[in-house]
Amino acid sequence: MTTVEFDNVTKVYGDDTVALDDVSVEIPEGEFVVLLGPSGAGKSTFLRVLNGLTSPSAGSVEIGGRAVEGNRGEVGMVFQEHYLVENLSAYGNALTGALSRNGFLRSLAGGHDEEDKRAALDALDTVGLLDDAGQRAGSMSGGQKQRVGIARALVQQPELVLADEPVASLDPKAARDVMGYLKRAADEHDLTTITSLHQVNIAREFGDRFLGVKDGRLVFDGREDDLTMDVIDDIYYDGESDGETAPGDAGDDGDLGGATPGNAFDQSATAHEGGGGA
Ligand SMILES: Nc1ncnc2c1ncn2[C@@H]1O[C@H](COP(=O)(O)OP(=O)(O)OP(=O)(O)O)[C@@H](O)[C@H]1O
Repeated sequence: MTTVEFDNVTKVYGDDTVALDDVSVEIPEGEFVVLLGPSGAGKSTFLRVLNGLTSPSAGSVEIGGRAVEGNRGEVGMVFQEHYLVENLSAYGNALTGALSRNGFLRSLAGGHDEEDKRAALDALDTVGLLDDAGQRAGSMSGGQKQRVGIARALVQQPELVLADEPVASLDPKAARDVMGYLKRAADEHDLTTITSLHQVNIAREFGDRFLGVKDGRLVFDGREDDLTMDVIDDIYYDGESDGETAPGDAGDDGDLGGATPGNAFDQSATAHEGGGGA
């Protein structure tokens, strides 16, 4: 577990693309935080300054009281495109999470010790894939692959897990499953977690806290009860919803992640509407 602190963070790409605009926020240990916001709002950039993939143009970012400088081993990443080695088993992929702890060469030389192997099996157990440990990643479903991606991040023994749209390409049921496992991983391993999500209703099920980002600015910071229709409307539509389907991708099973903000929480009225999850 670790704390995260943004202190007046601004990130400008090139001459004038302001991806983060004077963002200040403190995230205590163990919190499960969901970043919400329209495409281009700055969510990925928020995560990228945390994992050292890019640096702030101004302000400071700290993890556990230390400034972020380059990629840090205690930060585990879960990607939308999971980046698994398709020809390796789920177990083999999970084991690659030890690379950042052991070093690439030792791992290439087959230098995984018992602790790594145990960690890989434990992590697969956490994501419900212990029985499928020997299955080739390439033959797994999208949801299973994403769960292997979570297991791989756990084997890294991180204190902070960052997930960038981890369920964006999954159908609503698989998306919920994967989010459930991400939450379970956070609970079992005492992890601080920050994930971006497009599906508001799935976010509401799993988040402890929600940060709304728009045009690089932090426009909302609150709990589930505070995340009202008006707030969603404001984050995604400037309070001027036109009734078109958004945000995210609505499911066809009653998932309302893609419902209009006006009906986003009225499940009975809008169940089975929407365009079918990706
Ligand atoms: N490497 C880059 N170079 C230049 N501009 C960038 C770069 N990365 C992001 N941007 C711009 O910064 C802004 C914020 O992008 P970012 O990817 O952080 O948003 P996002 O909320 O994650 O969007 P999405 O949900 O579409 O992934 C956008 O205007 C984007 O075009």
